[in-house]
Amino acid sequence: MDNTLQKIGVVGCGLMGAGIAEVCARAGSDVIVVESSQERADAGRGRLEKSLRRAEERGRLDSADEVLGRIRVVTELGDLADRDMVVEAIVEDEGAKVELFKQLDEIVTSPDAILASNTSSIPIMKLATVTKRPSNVLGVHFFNPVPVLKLVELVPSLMTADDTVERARTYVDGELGKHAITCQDRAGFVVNSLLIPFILSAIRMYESGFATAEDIDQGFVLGAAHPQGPLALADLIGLDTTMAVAQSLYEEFKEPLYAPPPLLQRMVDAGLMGRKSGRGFYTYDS
Ligand SMILES: C[C@H](O)CC(=O)SCCNC(=O)CCNC(=O)[C@H](O)C(C)(C)COP(=O)(O)OP(=O)(O)OC[C@H]1O[C@@H](n2cnc3c(N)ncnc32)[C@H](O)[C@@H]1OP(=O)(O)O
Repeated sequence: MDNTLQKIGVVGCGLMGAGIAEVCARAGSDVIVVESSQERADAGRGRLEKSLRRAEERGRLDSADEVLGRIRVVTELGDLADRDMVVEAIVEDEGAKVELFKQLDEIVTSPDAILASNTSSIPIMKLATVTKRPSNVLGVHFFNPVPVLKLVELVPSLMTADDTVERARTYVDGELGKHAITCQDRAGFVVNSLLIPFILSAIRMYESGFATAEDIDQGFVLGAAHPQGPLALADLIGLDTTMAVAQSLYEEFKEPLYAPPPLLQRMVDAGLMGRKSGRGFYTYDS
């Protein structure tokens, strides 16, 4: 069996999908990204171009065009047939991911191909068991902004083959130059299990009128050397995603510390998603 992963597929070209496609293409992989409509594909392509041009302007990349030449953004899942690994990065919705994994299992032809999910909270087992190749399914969880943050969580389910984990680790550490850690298939994995209760506590503190958003965030930037405070970070992650991860954690463990506070729910209901919608705990220009 050829163990190298060269042809990569990414499903979803939002915040995370575009970042994953970017780092894979910058590492030299041939990348196909699938979006659900032409409009979304155009927006995803624009996101990729903006990020790569910025990297080129800042001298961190020789040629944005060369990297863009390795990425195709398409609207047909069928175009992923010849991929060595497909990373799913669609909306954090279990039903949608399950449906996608059923389809990917039919489409991706190589029996050795890896089907990976960038989910941050949905059990990998639920995605693995709808395929005929559960030993080739695992979680490969990147962090936002993907081009900046080094960590990738590798999450095998009870059915994942050791060889699948090692092939993914070789790609993540060796090709992408990131750092993989491994953990069990439990909602939240390592980082979100710790980060989400922290963010939710900050939202409760703000909601109670205990301190302003600015002061809560400054407390962590200046008092604990975090690059940004918990409310600014929630805006970066997206309040809808923060909410979805909190709900998954709460469903899994039934611990009150994971229960989304009412303010978060109200903000999501109002369409205040953070950076990507222009307003969350702060307002943003574009
Ligand atoms: C919920 C999910 O499941 C899991 C998650 O993703 S949890 C979220 C994890 N993410 C974090 O914790 C992020 C914490 N925050 C940070 O690391 C930093 O605040 C930050 C990198 C987002 C921004 O850094 P900051 O210094 O405030 O801003 P900025 O000056 O714009 O950026 C600094 C450098 O970061 C890089 N950068 C920032 N955003 C970037 C992006 N979207 N794409 C590429 N590079 C970016 C650039 O290299 C930039 O340098 P440049 O000015 O030369 O271009």
